[in-house]
Amino acid sequence: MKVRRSERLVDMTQYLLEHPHTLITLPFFAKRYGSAKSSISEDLGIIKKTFIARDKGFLETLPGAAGGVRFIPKMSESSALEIVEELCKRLSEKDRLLPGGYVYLSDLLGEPELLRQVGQIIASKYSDQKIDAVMTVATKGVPIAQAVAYHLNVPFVIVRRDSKITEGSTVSVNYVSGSSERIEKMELSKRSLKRGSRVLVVDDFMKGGGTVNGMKGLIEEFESELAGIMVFAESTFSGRRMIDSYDSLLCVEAVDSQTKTIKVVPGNYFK
Ligand SMILES: O=P(O)(O)OC[C@H]1C[C@H](OP(=O)(O)OP(=O)(O)O)[C@H](O)[C@@H]1O
Repeated sequence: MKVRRSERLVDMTQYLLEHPHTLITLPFFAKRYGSAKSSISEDLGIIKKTFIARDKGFLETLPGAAGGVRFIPKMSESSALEIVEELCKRLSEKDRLLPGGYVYLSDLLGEPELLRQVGQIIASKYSDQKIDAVMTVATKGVPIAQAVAYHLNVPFVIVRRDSKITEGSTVSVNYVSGSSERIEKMELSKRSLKRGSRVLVVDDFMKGGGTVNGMKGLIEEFESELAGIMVFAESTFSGRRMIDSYDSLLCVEAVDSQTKTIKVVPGNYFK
Protein backbone atom coordinates (compact mmCIF):
# COMPACT_ATOMS: atom_id res chain seq x y z
CA MET A 1 0.00 0.00 0.00
CA LYS A 2 1.45 3.35 -1.12
CA VAL A 3 2.26 5.76 1.72
CA ARG A 4 1.79 9.54 1.29
CA ARG A 5 4.89 11.78 1.30
CA SER A 6 3.96 13.52 4.56
CA GLU A 7 3.76 10.15 6.35
CA ARG A 8 6.93 8.87 4.66
CA LEU A 9 8.88 11.93 5.80
CA VAL A 10 7.84 11.46 9.44
CA ASP A 11 8.57 7.74 9.53
CA MET A 12 11.80 7.99 7.50
CA THR A 13 13.12 10.76 9.76
CA GLN A 14 12.44 8.72 12.87
CA TYR A 15 14.04 5.66 11.31
CA LEU A 16 17.19 7.60 10.38
CA LEU A 17 17.48 9.23 13.83
CA GLU A 18 17.11 5.82 15.48
CA HIS A 19 19.79 4.23 13.24
CA PRO A 20 22.80 6.58 13.25
CA HIS A 21 25.95 5.58 11.31
CA THR A 22 23.92 2.83 9.59
CA LEU A 23 23.80 2.39 5.80
CA ILE A 24 20.14 2.26 4.71
CA THR A 25 19.48 1.44 1.06
CA LEU A 26 16.92 3.19 -1.15
CA PRO A 27 15.25 -0.15 -2.00
CA PHE A 28 14.71 -0.67 1.75
CA PHE A 29 12.77 2.58 2.03
CA ALA A 30 11.04 2.03 -1.36
CA LYS A 31 9.74 -1.33 -0.14
CA ARG A 32 8.84 -0.01 3.31
CA TYR A 33 6.57 2.65 1.83
CA GLY A 34 5.57 1.04 -1.49
CA SER A 35 7.08 4.05 -3.30
CA ALA A 36 9.38 4.58 -6.28
CA LYS A 37 13.09 5.08 -5.55
CA SER A 38 12.85 8.47 -7.27
CA SER A 39 10.22 9.59 -4.71
CA ILE A 40 12.41 8.27 -1.87
CA SER A 41 15.36 10.25 -3.26
CA GLU A 42 13.27 13.42 -3.20
CA ASP A 43 12.13 12.65 0.36
CA LEU A 44 15.77 12.19 1.45
CA GLY A 45 16.68 15.50 -0.19
CA ILE A 46 14.10 17.25 2.01
CA ILE A 47 15.28 15.47 5.16
CA LYS A 48 18.93 16.21 4.33
CA LYS A 49 18.23 19.96 4.09
CA THR A 50 16.14 19.95 7.27
CA PHE A 51 18.77 18.05 9.29
CA ILE A 52 21.38 20.63 8.34
CA ALA A 53 19.03 23.57 9.02
CA ARG A 54 18.08 22.07 12.42
CA ASP A 55 21.69 21.23 13.40
CA LYS A 56 20.93 17.49 13.62
CA GLY A 57 23.87 16.32 11.54
CA PHE A 58 24.06 15.24 7.94
CA LEU A 59 22.97 12.51 5.57
CA GLU A 60 25.84 10.85 3.76
CA THR A 61 24.77 9.57 0.33
CA LEU A 62 26.59 6.50 -0.98
CA PRO A 63 26.02 6.01 -4.75
CA GLY A 64 25.56 2.77 -6.66
CA ALA A 65 23.50 -0.41 -6.29
CA ALA A 66 24.95 -1.15 -2.84
CA GLY A 67 24.63 2.52 -1.94
CA GLY A 68 22.10 4.35 0.17
CA VAL A 69 22.17 6.92 2.95
CA ARG A 70 23.75 7.09 6.37
CA PHE A 71 22.72 9.55 9.09
CA ILE A 72 25.75 11.06 10.87
CA PRO A 73 24.82 12.88 14.10
CA LYS A 74 26.83 16.10 14.27
CA MET A 75 26.03 19.03 16.54
CA SER A 76 27.58 22.41 15.75
CA GLU A 77 30.11 23.76 18.24
CA SER A 78 27.86 26.77 18.97
CA SER A 79 24.92 24.54 19.92
CA ALA A 80 27.23 22.33 22.01
CA LEU A 81 28.63 25.40 23.79
CA GLU A 82 25.10 26.63 24.58
CA ILE A 83 24.29 23.29 26.26
CA VAL A 84 27.61 23.14 28.13
CA GLU A 85 27.30 26.73 29.41
CA GLU A 86 23.94 25.76 30.91
CA LEU A 87 25.59 22.71 32.51
CA CYS A 88 28.38 24.91 33.90
CA LYS A 89 25.76 26.97 35.74
CA ARG A 90 24.16 23.83 37.18
CA LEU A 91 27.52 22.37 38.20
CA SER A 92 28.48 25.63 39.92
CA GLU A 93 25.56 25.22 42.32
CA LYS A 94 26.49 25.22 45.99
CA ASP A 95 27.10 21.90 47.82
CA ARG A 96 28.35 19.98 44.81
CA LEU A 97 31.93 20.09 46.11
CA LEU A 98 33.02 16.78 47.66
CA PRO A 99 36.09 15.96 49.75
CA GLY A 100 39.27 15.53 47.72
CA GLY A 101 38.20 18.01 45.05
CA TYR A 102 35.57 15.72 43.52
CA VAL A 103 32.23 17.10 42.39
CA TYR A 104 28.79 15.51 42.83
CA LEU A 105 27.56 14.67 39.30
CA SER A 106 25.27 11.68 39.78
CA ASP A 107 22.02 13.66 39.54
CA LEU A 108 23.06 15.20 36.22
CA LEU A 109 24.28 11.84 34.85
CA GLY A 110 20.87 10.36 35.62
CA GLU A 111 18.99 12.75 33.31
CA PRO A 112 18.11 11.08 29.97
CA GLU A 113 17.91 14.39 28.01
CA LEU A 114 21.32 15.55 29.32
CA LEU A 115 22.88 12.18 28.49
CA ARG A 116 21.38 12.30 24.99
CA GLN A 117 22.87 15.74 24.41
CA VAL A 118 26.26 14.89 25.92
CA GLY A 119 26.37 11.67 23.90
CA GLN A 120 25.69 13.59 20.70
CA ILE A 121 28.25 16.31 21.52
CA ILE A 122 31.01 13.78 22.18
CA ALA A 123 30.02 11.60 19.19
CA SER A 124 30.09 14.72 16.97
CA LYS A 125 33.82 15.10 17.56
CA TYR A 126 34.48 11.56 16.34
CA SER A 127 31.77 11.33 13.65
CA ASP A 128 34.35 11.21 10.83
CA GLN A 129 36.77 8.82 12.54
CA LYS A 130 36.81 5.01 12.65
CA ILE A 131 35.74 4.07 16.19
CA ASP A 132 35.22 0.38 16.99
CA ALA A 133 34.25 0.69 20.65
CA VAL A 134 33.73 3.13 23.49
CA MET A 135 35.43 2.23 26.77
CA THR A 136 34.66 3.42 30.28
CA VAL A 137 35.15 2.30 33.85
CA ALA A 138 32.28 1.35 36.15
CA THR A 139 30.25 3.04 37.49
CA LYS A 140 29.52 6.69 36.77
CA GLY A 141 31.08 6.62 33.33
CA VAL A 142 28.65 3.97 32.08
CA PRO A 143 25.64 6.17 31.16
CA ILE A 144 27.93 8.54 29.25
CA ALA A 145 29.58 5.65 27.39
CA GLN A 146 26.17 4.22 26.48
CA ALA A 147 24.99 7.58 25.12
CA VAL A 148 28.16 8.09 23.04
CA ALA A 149 28.08 4.49 21.78
CA TYR A 150 24.45 4.95 20.66
CA HIS A 151 25.28 8.04 18.60
CA LEU A 152 28.32 6.34 17.05
CA ASN A 153 26.48 3.02 16.63
CA VAL A 154 29.32 1.04 18.21
CA PRO A 155 29.48 -1.19 21.32
CA PHE A 156 30.69 0.09 24.68
CA VAL A 157 32.83 -1.93 27.07
CA ILE A 158 32.94 -1.53 30.83
CA VAL A 159 36.21 -1.82 32.72
CA ARG A 160 35.85 -2.93 36.34
CA ARG A 161 37.89 -2.29 39.45
CA ASP A 162 36.61 -5.51 41.04
CA SER A 163 36.85 -9.08 39.76
CA LYS A 164 33.59 -10.78 38.81
CA ILE A 165 33.34 -14.42 37.78
CA THR A 166 30.53 -13.37 35.44
CA GLU A 167 33.12 -11.54 33.31
CA GLY A 168 34.92 -14.78 32.41
CA SER A 169 38.68 -14.57 31.90
CA THR A 170 40.00 -11.01 32.01
CA VAL A 171 43.01 -8.85 31.22
CA SER A 172 44.08 -6.64 34.09
CA VAL A 173 46.46 -3.71 34.62
CA ASN A 174 47.72 -1.99 37.76
CA TYR A 175 47.60 1.78 37.70
CA VAL A 176 48.46 4.64 40.02
CA SER A 177 45.30 6.41 41.09
CA GLY A 178 46.39 10.00 40.53
CA SER A 179 44.21 11.32 43.26
CA SER A 180 45.34 8.98 45.97
CA GLU A 181 48.82 7.88 44.83
CA ARG A 182 47.59 4.32 45.45
CA ILE A 183 48.31 1.34 43.19
CA GLU A 184 44.93 0.09 41.99
CA LYS A 185 43.83 -2.58 39.56
CA MET A 186 41.33 -2.56 36.74
CA GLU A 187 40.31 -5.35 34.41
CA LEU A 188 38.33 -6.07 31.27
CA SER A 189 36.85 -9.32 30.03
CA LYS A 190 38.96 -10.88 27.29
CA ARG A 191 35.80 -11.16 25.18
CA SER A 192 35.26 -7.37 25.18
CA LEU A 193 37.67 -6.08 22.57
CA LYS A 194 39.08 -7.49 19.32
CA ARG A 195 42.80 -6.91 18.72
CA GLY A 196 43.40 -3.86 16.51
CA SER A 197 40.26 -2.02 17.68
CA ARG A 198 40.18 1.79 17.71
CA VAL A 199 38.83 2.70 21.12
CA LEU A 200 37.37 5.98 22.44
CA VAL A 201 37.75 6.30 26.21
CA VAL A 202 35.08 8.28 28.07
CA ASP A 203 34.54 8.92 31.76
CA ASP A 204 32.46 11.21 33.92
CA PHE A 205 35.26 12.93 35.79
CA MET A 206 39.04 13.33 35.70
CA LYS A 207 41.22 14.51 38.57
CA GLY A 208 44.74 13.03 38.51
CA GLY A 209 44.13 11.14 35.28
CA GLY A 210 45.19 7.81 36.77
CA THR A 211 41.92 6.11 35.84
CA VAL A 212 41.96 7.07 32.16
CA ASN A 213 45.68 6.27 32.10
CA GLY A 214 44.83 2.80 33.38
CA MET A 215 42.32 2.35 30.55
CA LYS A 216 45.01 3.50 28.10
CA GLY A 217 47.20 0.71 29.46
CA LEU A 218 44.38 -1.82 29.04
CA ILE A 219 43.92 -0.80 25.40
CA GLU A 220 47.63 -1.49 24.84
CA GLU A 221 47.22 -4.91 26.49
CA PHE A 222 44.48 -5.64 23.93
CA GLU A 223 46.89 -4.58 21.15
CA SER A 224 44.39 -1.91 20.20
CA GLU A 225 44.59 1.81 19.51
CA LEU A 226 43.48 4.73 21.67
CA ALA A 227 41.36 6.96 19.40
CA GLY A 228 40.79 9.66 22.03
CA ILE A 229 39.89 10.48 25.63
CA MET A 230 36.76 12.46 26.50
CA VAL A 231 35.70 13.28 30.05
CA PHE A 232 32.45 15.02 30.98
CA ALA A 233 34.24 17.15 33.58
CA GLU A 234 37.79 17.68 34.76
CA SER A 235 38.88 19.20 38.05
CA THR A 236 41.80 21.41 38.84
CA PHE A 237 44.74 19.22 39.81
CA SER A 238 47.82 20.64 41.52
CA GLY A 239 49.96 17.55 40.86
CA ARG A 240 51.30 16.34 37.52
CA ARG A 241 48.49 14.70 35.55
CA MET A 242 49.21 11.23 34.23
CA ILE A 243 47.58 12.00 30.96
CA ASP A 244 48.06 15.13 28.89
CA SER A 245 46.06 14.53 25.73
CA TYR A 246 42.33 14.52 26.47
CA ASP A 247 39.18 16.60 25.97
CA SER A 248 36.74 17.73 28.63
CA LEU A 249 33.29 19.26 28.22
CA LEU A 250 33.42 21.11 31.56
CA CYS A 251 36.31 22.28 33.69
CA VAL A 252 36.16 22.96 37.42
CA GLU A 253 38.35 26.05 37.25
CA ALA A 254 38.32 27.19 40.83
CA VAL A 255 37.35 25.67 44.17
CA ASP A 256 36.75 27.65 47.35
CA SER A 257 36.62 25.13 50.18
CA GLN A 258 35.77 27.93 52.67
CA THR A 259 32.54 28.88 50.94
CA LYS A 260 32.25 25.39 49.37
CA THR A 261 31.74 26.97 45.96
CA ILE A 262 33.22 26.01 42.61
CA LYS A 263 33.60 27.88 39.34
CA VAL A 264 32.89 25.68 36.34
CA VAL A 265 33.70 26.78 32.78
CA PRO A 266 33.52 25.06 29.38
CA GLY A 267 36.33 22.53 28.96
CA ASN A 268 39.04 22.21 26.33
CA TYR A 269 36.64 20.55 23.88
CA PHE A 270 35.92 24.12 22.84
CA LYS A 271 39.49 25.30 22.59
O1 LIG B 1 41.34 11.06 37.46
P1 LIG B 1 41.33 10.20 38.67
O2 LIG B 1 42.11 10.81 39.81
O3 LIG B 1 41.74 8.78 38.38
O4 LIG B 1 39.80 10.15 39.24
C1 LIG B 1 38.74 9.99 38.31
C2 LIG B 1 37.94 8.70 38.60
C3 LIG B 1 37.42 8.67 40.01
C4 LIG B 1 35.93 8.62 39.93
O5 LIG B 1 35.48 7.29 39.99
P2 LIG B 1 34.91 6.69 41.38
O6 LIG B 1 33.93 7.66 41.95
O7 LIG B 1 36.07 6.29 42.20
O8 LIG B 1 34.22 5.33 40.90
P3 LIG B 1 32.73 5.17 40.31
O9 LIG B 1 32.77 5.78 38.94
O10 LIG B 1 32.55 3.70 40.29
O11 LIG B 1 31.80 5.90 41.21
C5 LIG B 1 35.56 9.09 38.55
O12 LIG B 1 34.34 8.47 38.12
C6 LIG B 1 36.71 8.67 37.68
O13 LIG B 1 36.54 7.36 37.20
